[in-house]
Amino acid sequence: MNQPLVFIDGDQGTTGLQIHARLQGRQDLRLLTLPETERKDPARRSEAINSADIALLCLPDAAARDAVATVRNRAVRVIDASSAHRTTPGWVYGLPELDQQQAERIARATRISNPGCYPTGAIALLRPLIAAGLLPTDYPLSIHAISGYSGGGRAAVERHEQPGDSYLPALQLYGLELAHKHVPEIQQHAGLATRPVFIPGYGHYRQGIVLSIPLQLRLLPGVRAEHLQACLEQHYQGARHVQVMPLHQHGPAPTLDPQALNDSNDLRLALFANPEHGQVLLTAVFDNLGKGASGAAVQNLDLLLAGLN
Ligand SMILES: NC(=O)C1=CN([C@@H]2O[C@H](COP(=O)(O)OP(=O)(O)OC[C@H]3O[C@@H](n4cnc5c(N)ncnc54)[C@H](OP(=O)(O)O)[C@@H]3O)[C@@H](O)[C@H]2O)C=CC1
Ligand SMILES: CC(=O)N[C@@H](CCC(=O)OP(=O)(O)O)C(=O)O
Repeated sequence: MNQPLVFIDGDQGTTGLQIHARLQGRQDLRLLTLPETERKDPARRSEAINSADIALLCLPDAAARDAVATVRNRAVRVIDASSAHRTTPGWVYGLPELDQQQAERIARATRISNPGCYPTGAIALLRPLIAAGLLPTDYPLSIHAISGYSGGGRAAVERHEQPGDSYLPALQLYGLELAHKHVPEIQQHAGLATRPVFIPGYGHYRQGIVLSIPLQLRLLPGVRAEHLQACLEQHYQGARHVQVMPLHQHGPAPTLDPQALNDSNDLRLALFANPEHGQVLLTAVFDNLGKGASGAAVQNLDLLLAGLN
């Protein structure tokens, strides 16, 4: 198909703007853009969605559900960046590195749910270890992550970037009800039988996530840090957007900068171990707006386009 038509619903939001920027100058597709006066008009949006080959939804969950309900044209393929469909049967989870077949499943799918930013890091670390039997599905996991404030969308960006001197903390933990909307997604796609504890936080910087998951080796009989490392290295061998750093278990460890991969579509996994104490820390660094949202959406779009041509 020559130059498929792509519509970004929500193209003035944090995720939509970044997808737009990433697609600028592409000759292999055409972008359909609604004027400012029409971008929230349900009838015009529905028309645009139904005329597109691929619709990218960069909307709040409720608006994304409404948008999907307006699809009449069965040929339209949808990539939803919201969390509305991440555990919905019939939707393909848009993490191509999930397993050997996932990129192929995405390329053939009509409904793709882009992963959440935090789940991207957690699932990338946990899924291969659980699939290999190195981590039991009922391991009592805690997942901790700090994101730049753009994770909170346009409203959070405006709050953090408003001129003046209103107080904003350098770091704030939230989701302390222990009921964050990303937990079911992490549990399902990581393959966990037991609900993990998930503690997110926002830092007073724009974008970039550092996520960490501690493990106690005494709860994993026969497993050493080297086994976990080898498993991740093998799983991500040849993956273009995932780097597995060398295992660190002796001497002073480097620090992790959540902003290290900003503006890329890359995900960096690193394991830190202390053999004396029998402890391991699984870590992931990535851009919440890159591999955590817009970069991932463009990666999935490219898989669809490759399937169309
Ligand atoms: N920010 C992040 O790090 C990530 C976000 N996501 C998900 O992507 C989705 C978009 O998030 P994000 O870009 O951060 O959010 P933003 O709030 O920055 O953007 C949402 C956009 O949708 C528009 N919008 C809201 N309601 C409607 C509607 N009824 N019809 C048409 N347009 C509408 C908004 O317009 P207006 O501002 O004028 O209301 C805005 O342009 C969310 O579901 C979020 O969970 C996923 C991964 C990471
Ligand atoms: C808006 C929102 O819920 N932001 C999430 C973080 C960003 C993100 O993970 O976005 P998704 O939820 O789409 O994955 C939060 O506040 O925890």
